[in-house]
Amino acid sequence: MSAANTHANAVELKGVTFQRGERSIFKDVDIAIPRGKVTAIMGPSGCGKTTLLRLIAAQLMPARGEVWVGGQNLPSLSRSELFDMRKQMGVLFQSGALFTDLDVFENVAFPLRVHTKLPEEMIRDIVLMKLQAVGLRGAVELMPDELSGGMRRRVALARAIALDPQILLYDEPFAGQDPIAMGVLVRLIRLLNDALGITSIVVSHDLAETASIADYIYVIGEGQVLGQGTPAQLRESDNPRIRQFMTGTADGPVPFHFPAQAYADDLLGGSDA
Ligand SMILES: Nc1ncnc2c1ncn2[C@@H]1O[C@H](COP(=O)(O)OP(=O)(O)OP(=O)(O)O)[C@@H](O)[C@H]1O
Repeated sequence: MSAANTHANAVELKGVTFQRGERSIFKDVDIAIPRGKVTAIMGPSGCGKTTLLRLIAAQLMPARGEVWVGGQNLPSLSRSELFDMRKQMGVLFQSGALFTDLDVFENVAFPLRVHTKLPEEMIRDIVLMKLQAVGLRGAVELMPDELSGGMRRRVALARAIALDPQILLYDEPFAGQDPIAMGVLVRLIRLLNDALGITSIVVSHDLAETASIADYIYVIGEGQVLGQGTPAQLRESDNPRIRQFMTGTADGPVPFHFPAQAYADDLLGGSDA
C-alpha cells in the first residue's frame, strides 16, 4: 500500500472479501473513492451496497483485505482508534431515524453532546449553522412528527454534518421522497460536498438523480465491481451488464430471479418430497 494512493483517495478497498454465513457478498473487490468528489455506488438490489457502506463506516470488518480511510487501514485499528475514525464520517443511513422524543435542535446537537465538551453557546451556534445549511433553521423547535419525510431527512443530514466530517455516507437518500423533496436532496448533497470540501459516497437506486450529481459511479453486482466511470462513460459502455443497469431493463445478464430450484419442483413440493 503506498501512502501516495491514500492521499489521492479518501477511501480505498483492496482485495476485500466479505461473507454472510456461506454466502459470499464480496470477492476480492478493489474500490477507490477520490477525495472531495461525489462517488455513487449502484447495482441491483441485494448486491451489497449497504454492506459496502458499513465496511467503510467500520461497522463491519472484511474477512480478508484492506479498507483504507483517511490513510488508516480499518481492520488494523484498535477500538478507540475506530471510535475516533467514526467521528470523521457522517452517516445518513436509511434506518438512521431521528430521535422522536427530541426536538430538531436536540437531534442535531446530539453528536456534539456525545463527542465534544463544547460550551452550550457554541453548540447552539453550530446547530443553527448546520440547520441553516440544510434550509431548516426555522424548524429548530419542531418535533420530528411535525416534519415532512423530506424535512426529516434534511434534519438527519444536519446531524450527520454536525461534527464536520471529512466523509459523508448516504444510504438511499432519495428513497420514498416526492420529486420536489428529491430535487432538494440532490442539490443539497452536491452543495454540501462542494461547500464543505468533503468526500460524498452515495448508495442509490435512483439512476437519473444519482447520475446528475455523481462525479464517478461504481456499479457492483455478483460480488464484484461490474463497471466504473463517469456517468457519461457508463452510458456509453458496451458491457451488457452495465447497459442493462443503465437502461433499467428487468432481465438480462443480471437475472431477475434470485437463484432457486426449478419452479416446477417447487410447485410440486420438491423433487424428493
Ligand atoms: N444482517 C445480515 N445478516 C445476514 N445477511 C444479511 C444481513 N444484512 C444483509 N444481508 C444480506 O447481504 C446481502 C447484501 O445486502 P445489502 O443490504 O448490502 O444489499 P443492497 O445492495 O444494499 O440491497 P438493497 O439495494 O436492496 O438495499 C443481501 O443478500 C442480504 O440479504
